[in-house]
Amino acid sequence: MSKTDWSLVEEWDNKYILRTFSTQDEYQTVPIESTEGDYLVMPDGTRLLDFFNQLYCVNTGQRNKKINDAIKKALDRYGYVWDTFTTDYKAKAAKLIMEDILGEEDWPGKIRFVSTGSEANETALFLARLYKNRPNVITREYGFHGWTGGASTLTRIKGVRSGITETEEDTTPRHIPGRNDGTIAVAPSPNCMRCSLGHTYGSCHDKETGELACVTYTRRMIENKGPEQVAGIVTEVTQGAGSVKPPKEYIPQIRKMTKDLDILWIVDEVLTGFGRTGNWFNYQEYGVEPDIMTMAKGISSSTIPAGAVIVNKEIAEFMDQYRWETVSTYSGHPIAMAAVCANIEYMIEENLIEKADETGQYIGKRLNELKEKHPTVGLVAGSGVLWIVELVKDEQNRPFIPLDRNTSHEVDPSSYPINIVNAKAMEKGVLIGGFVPNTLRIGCSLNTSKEDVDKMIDALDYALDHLDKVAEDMQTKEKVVE
Ligand SMILES: Cc1ncc(COP(=O)(O)O)c(/C=N/[C@H](C)c2ccccc2)c1O
Repeated sequence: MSKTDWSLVEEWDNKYILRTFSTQDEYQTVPIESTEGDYLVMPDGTRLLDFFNQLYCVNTGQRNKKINDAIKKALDRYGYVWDTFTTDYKAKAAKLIMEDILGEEDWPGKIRFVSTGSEANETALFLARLYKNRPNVITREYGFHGWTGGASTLTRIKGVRSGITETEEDTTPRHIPGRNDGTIAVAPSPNCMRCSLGHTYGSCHDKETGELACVTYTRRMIENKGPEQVAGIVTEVTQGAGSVKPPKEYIPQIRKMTKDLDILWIVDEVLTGFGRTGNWFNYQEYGVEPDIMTMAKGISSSTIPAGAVIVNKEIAEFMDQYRWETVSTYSGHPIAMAAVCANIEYMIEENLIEKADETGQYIGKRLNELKEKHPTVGLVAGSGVLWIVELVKDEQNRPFIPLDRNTSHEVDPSSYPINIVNAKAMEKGVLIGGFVPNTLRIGCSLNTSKEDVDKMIDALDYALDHLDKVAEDMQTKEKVVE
């Protein structure tokens, strides 16, 4: 094979590709020549240990042999047929999800395959509004549900709404004009450490019902709009990009609220699904069942794009009566379905869900050791191979970047603590970071080794030593100003 001319690759990349999250001038090329397990390999042979797991989506590790072999075998038989045709791969993928994974639960009715998480959430929005024949949908602060038309109206992290921001500080971001048609309402996030309602966990429960203040606020919002006007509420169980793990009673209380008000609970498991949090799906940690569930990412470990929506039995029976006039070119693509089948079979054969849970116990133990050592670690929370580390600048747990999850690049991103940590960890060949300025979002494949967890911890320890000094300097400067 001819040796790749990476200088030419870099020239073409810089000349023709529209950038994300940086201006063209800011863009720093990070060439990746190949990938393996939890590592990215650069053209010069540098191996980067990826504790983003890309976008928390390579659940069975890079270039999983079982999945790759299955794709090659499928290519001997298929190019492509569209969703109206039946293939063994699509039928088997449905069976594996509906029976082998969810067979002990009573709620699942039917499944529709799509290609991405955004498309899964677009589809869920259609189905909820069609089934309830109501226009309004509730989302939450800091939710991330995709970047396409409808899904992006559900996405409420300020800095990830596909808008554009200038490099000068304190400039106003330009969000996409005319995107919100008024049918979306935003409920509080269960972010106890930075409660938008000003409460403190432990003293925010209703004295009679025990309901959390954020759940009661959400309930009142829906009552005020009229539940008969609301199709449902879309939630991640643990907010992925928004980096919020809720208190244990939040999800069960949200589920009770949806039943009280007769609205649908649409759970977005795009990022948390397929073992990421130590269960097949994150909602299972709370002993509740959704009406609609969306998934993508880990469904194929991102080897080939795939997603899906599962509706409960009542919605499935309703939809079976009608000709549902939707079509998407790649839904149920046979090669993607072959990857989904191999991915799920590998997870079952290797007991990866249990392994992710065990790995999560170890990651949590190691991260809490760092919390004891470093004053800039204000909170560690997570399960499986999805963890958050809240970075704080003082003993009052104040954030380095005051706007926190409502930051949209108002200040130079290089001053974000996540980027300070990222730069220092990179010196040790480890990729760690996040997507909201004060919170590390740590993830890896379900079959990560203990040695690689230790390598990540060592790099994070090294980076936090530096961040501790940054915080000390900030406090010294603040004292001088006072
Ligand atoms: C809960 C959830 N739902 C839907 C989507 C949309 O899926 P897609 O991209 O259309 O396949 C995503 C995507 N995550 C993005 C890429 C992300 C993840 C971590 C940090 C920042 C961004 C998601 O996390």
